[in-house]
Amino acid sequence: LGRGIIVTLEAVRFKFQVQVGEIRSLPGLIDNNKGRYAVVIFEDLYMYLNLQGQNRANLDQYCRDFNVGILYLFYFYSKAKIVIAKMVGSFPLRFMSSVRLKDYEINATSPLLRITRPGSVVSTSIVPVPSPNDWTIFLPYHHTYTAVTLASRLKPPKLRKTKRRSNHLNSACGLEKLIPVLLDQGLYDGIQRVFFGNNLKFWLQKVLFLDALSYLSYGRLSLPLERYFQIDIDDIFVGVAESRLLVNDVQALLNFQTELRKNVPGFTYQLGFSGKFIYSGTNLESEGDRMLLKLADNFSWFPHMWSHMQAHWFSNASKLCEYMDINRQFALRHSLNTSSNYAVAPHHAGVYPVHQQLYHCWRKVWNITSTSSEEYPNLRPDHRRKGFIYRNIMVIPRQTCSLFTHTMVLDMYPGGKEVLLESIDGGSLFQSFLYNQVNVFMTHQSNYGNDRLGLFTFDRAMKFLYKWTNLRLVYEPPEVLGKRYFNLYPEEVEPVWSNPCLNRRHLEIWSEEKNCSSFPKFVVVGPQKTGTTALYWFLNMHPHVKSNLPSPTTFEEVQFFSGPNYFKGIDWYMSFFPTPENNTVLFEKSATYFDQKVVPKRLKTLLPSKHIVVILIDPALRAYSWYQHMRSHHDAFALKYSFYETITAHRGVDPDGLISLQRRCLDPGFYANHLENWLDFIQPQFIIIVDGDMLKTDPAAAMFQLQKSLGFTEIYQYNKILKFDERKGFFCQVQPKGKSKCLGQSKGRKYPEMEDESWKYLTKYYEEANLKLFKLLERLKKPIPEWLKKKSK
Ligand SMILES: Nc1ncnc2c1ncn2[C@@H]1O[C@H](COP(=O)(O)OS(=O)(=O)O)[C@@H](OP(=O)(O)O)[C@H]1O
Repeated sequence: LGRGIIVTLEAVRFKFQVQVGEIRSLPGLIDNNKGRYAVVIFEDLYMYLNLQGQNRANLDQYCRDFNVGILYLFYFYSKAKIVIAKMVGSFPLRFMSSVRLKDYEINATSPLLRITRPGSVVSTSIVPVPSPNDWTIFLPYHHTYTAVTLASRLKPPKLRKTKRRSNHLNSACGLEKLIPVLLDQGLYDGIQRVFFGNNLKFWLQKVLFLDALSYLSYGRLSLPLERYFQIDIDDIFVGVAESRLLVNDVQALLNFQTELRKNVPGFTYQLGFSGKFIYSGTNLESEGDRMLLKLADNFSWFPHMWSHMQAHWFSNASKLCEYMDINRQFALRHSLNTSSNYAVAPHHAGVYPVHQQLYHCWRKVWNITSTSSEEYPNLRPDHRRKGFIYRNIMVIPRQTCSLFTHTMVLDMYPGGKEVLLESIDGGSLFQSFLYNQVNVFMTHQSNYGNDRLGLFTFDRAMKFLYKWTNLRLVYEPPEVLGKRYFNLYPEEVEPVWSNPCLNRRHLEIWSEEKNCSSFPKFVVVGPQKTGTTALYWFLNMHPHVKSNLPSPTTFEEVQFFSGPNYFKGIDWYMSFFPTPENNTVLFEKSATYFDQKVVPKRLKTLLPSKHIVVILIDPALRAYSWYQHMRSHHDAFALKYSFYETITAHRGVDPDGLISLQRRCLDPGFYANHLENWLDFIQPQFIIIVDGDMLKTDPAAAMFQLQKSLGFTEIYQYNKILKFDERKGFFCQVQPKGKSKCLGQSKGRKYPEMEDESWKYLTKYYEEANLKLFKLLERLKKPIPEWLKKKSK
């Protein structure tokens, strides 16, 4: 049951928290005097009834104080199929299990109904749920309860011969209608509740579930009733002879559009064209093509590629643009209306995983502003498809409507025509409309010839939708629809890049030029001023380890996951990594990653199961090093104010520039807090801690440990190439003739020691944070840096 609930909540994008198993303690219900939850759902009524100690009283009180309702699913499975009737705790309510139902209907007077419209009786002899015997029905004894749905019993149940139960049943049998979904309006104990006597598999339960969430949350969890949609007909001229549109089919398409506009003003089909294939069917089909061109103004047209080629086959952008332009010339010749600035890539190739050249040419040749794809972040599960914006082109998720290029004839529908009908009558197509406020449906040319399944499907789907729901279908042109989508879901504007090498479909539509082995195997994430450059340099001395190539702006750091570079995409990121030779381990280092909240999620999504390396030095010394770094970069505040003045400055009193300097000195030093953020995404075994003091004073030992932690089989001996340089005051690389090569002036700067008052202040300031770090590393069974051990004594 839990899975059904989660899938539905994910599909409608309501935020939720799940607690699994026996509930020993409740999660924190209140945050800053505000209730954290709008509705509480129990996947099993007994979980609520069996809450231990004060838990139930506390939950009930929370529900009363914050106007929060409770929703229960109740799926009482009895193997013996023997009816059990019981009281529901101390409520004036009984339930009866293992009931077989027929003639399921909505109670038209229920105050719960919002999306649900009391269509008619679901009159199949057995209500179409996977286990029709397992319905639970409710028998209320108080006016707080009203029926949301009603049904009749299919056949009398087997009775157990205990006197008490048969008494219960006798009274239940006296009822004319049974109640499988029940609303408690809160008149009994001040809490509103909805009881579902089965799971969410039956489509009507799904609609009611959304209404229950809206009702119980006092409207806080409500989807609007408008459903915006677009229907694309891909490949309008593509298709083998004998399967394409004839003149009558084109006329039928236009007629259907005209009919649809009565309910959905302005509705216009989007026709996707690859000009090369026009007139490539039979003579009669060519007449169909001519008819399409004649009626072209009635439709909106969008480009595929000229000959349906896939964008990722082109690494050369100008070739790709040239090729696109042929299709544009075709559109100009035939005066096709392409003003929607919308395009679809054949097989979604190049849209995701992003192929920069495609986006470039789309903008340049067609001025495309929106597209759609079913590949982001993955094709499955389809309810988790999302959108993103890349190079100002809106990519919005696309839904299938159970029609594909080869589904042309109803009787030959794969698995039988019932499969298609079920998807329309409450199945996946219906649920797309139900859950998604914006739908872009994909159909194909062949669905509009032959049996015209495209027309049949949407005609039936809309009738079903209008019969059972109060949803209103609305049409908007693609660009407007795209903007609406990202207004509804602004959190999706920024993409999160996943690794194409981990998804077979993505790998197939990824440019052959890219190479899965070019991703780094580990990343040094910082924090800044802990010796990250020295570590980067040392690692590059290893014969089998190679870093990213330098960046013209940020030198040895790529700074991909932490800043605006992320939006340049993974092609850009990968351009920093050469294809490695055998045995070579690639790595990246960007010291800015450690304390940026967004980085762990992004890094984990692109580089799952890769190690991250964190260097830790005393946070007071790190703060002082940063301050000195800013002085040498002529930061006006660092030059004007002493270190002590900087770290003790007060927000609201001192200048903003000083406060900002203070934050950059102090914030990264809360190591444990930042590590906790990493641990939300990266498993502890993938986090390697390097003692920054050891890296400075005994780098060969630090490098030995690091190589072990990274699982290197061949350990490189750094004592052969690193030597302490008296002049520099740090370890440097041994060069021929007794010389040594050190890091430049900006690493290992000469500056006075920290004054006592700052030292004392920071020791106190970081005392708790250091203790937290100590405990965290201990819990994670990580080596504890010597400096931290000393501090924690
Ligand atoms: N071998 C060697 N050579 C030079 N410097 C070394 C070395 N090992 C560690 N360190 C320490 O590295 C500090 C600079 O840290 P980062 O490279 O992480 O700084 S940055 O964030 O990239 O700016 C730098 O900080 P400052 O001493 O404040 O300059 C050094 O203390």
